[in-house]
Amino acid sequence: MTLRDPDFSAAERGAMQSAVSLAGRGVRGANPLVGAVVLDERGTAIGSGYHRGAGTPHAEVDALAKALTQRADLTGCTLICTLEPCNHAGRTGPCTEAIAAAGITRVVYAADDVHGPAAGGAGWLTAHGVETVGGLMADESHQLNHRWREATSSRRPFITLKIAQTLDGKVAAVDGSSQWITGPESRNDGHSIRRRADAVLVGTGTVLADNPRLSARNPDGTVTTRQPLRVAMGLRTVPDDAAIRAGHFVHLTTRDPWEAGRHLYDDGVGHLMIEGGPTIATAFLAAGLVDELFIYQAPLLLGAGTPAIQSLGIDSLRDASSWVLDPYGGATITRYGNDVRLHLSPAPTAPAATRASQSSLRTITSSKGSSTCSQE
Ligand SMILES: Nc1nc(O)c(N)c(N[C@@H]2O[C@H](COP(=O)(O)O)[C@@H](O)[C@H]2O)n1
Repeated sequence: MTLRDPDFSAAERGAMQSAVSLAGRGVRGANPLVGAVVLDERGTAIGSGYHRGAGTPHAEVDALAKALTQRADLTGCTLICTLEPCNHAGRTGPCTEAIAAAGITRVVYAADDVHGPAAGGAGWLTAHGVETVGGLMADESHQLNHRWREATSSRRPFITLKIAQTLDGKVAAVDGSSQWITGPESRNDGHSIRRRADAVLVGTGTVLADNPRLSARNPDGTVTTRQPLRVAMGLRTVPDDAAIRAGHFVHLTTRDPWEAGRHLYDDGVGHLMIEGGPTIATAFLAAGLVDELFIYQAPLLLGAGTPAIQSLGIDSLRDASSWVLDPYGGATITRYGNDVRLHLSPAPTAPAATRASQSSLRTITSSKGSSTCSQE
């Protein structure tokens, strides 16, 4: 649908402000942050909601459910939402059909959806008699989801990097010991990210050094029902008895983060969590592919040891990789036991990621056999 610049009522503008701040209460990942508010004929909010992460109800459906507890028929009501209502059955059903079924008369949304399969909701609603206009606070909605939009437009997963380090930025001591730098509270929180990710990735060096399981576990140590795909990336062989093979596992025999991201996205991975080590973390950072960064800072000093990040090819402070504390999609600064977690996003002014080099054709192998990943 072509966006126009219609007049919006004061109630609609106020409700969109609320929807934007509600959106920030969600979590970042495969899906964008989205908020929604239902207004009645007088412009009074009778229901509001937000999206709580992939697989949970979309913001519009959450807000409709609340409004439908107030009255059975929403004819005459307006739905305000920060993203164009989705028009597809993904992990949940189409918002468009839920909106029409509830009787909503008018929809005001902020930004178009850039995810092809889900887009087109505005056109569908208009064709089904629901007055639908977009563009109200589109900039704010874009800012909320600028990395998700970039990832989705590039057909790669939204990427979360987790680093657990000492005060002086080390992830292992000189003798290689690294378990545990952070405490159990931090590690439990790390599992909450694994639980919502579609895949968890480490380098083959980490597989050989630490033999991680990469399973998502509850605080009591039991494994959760939904498990992420476990991914080893790199050219070294993954031993037959490696713990990572215990679940749904894939070995990406490449060192190119873009190639890995594209392959995983095509296999349905919308949210990728990277757990290291330093070579992999550095490769994704250098490629500009980290959308969200969690740093767990333990109150330890090592002086010497393995740095969390290797050279990024930056020689001057003015070229430093710049990050901002993220006030949306989870707490900005949180204490976990004796540790502190920082939640960061790339500074919005950072240059867009560019593909550094074209990679050659490589073979992608998995525990279920091997397949060829063709070059773009
Ligand atoms: N309009 C809208 N509201 C939300 O609350 C959303 N989370 C989305 N997400 C869009 O739908 C896609 C995911 O759909 P499923 O959750 O898998 O059903 C996502 O890629 C966005 O395009 N949209």
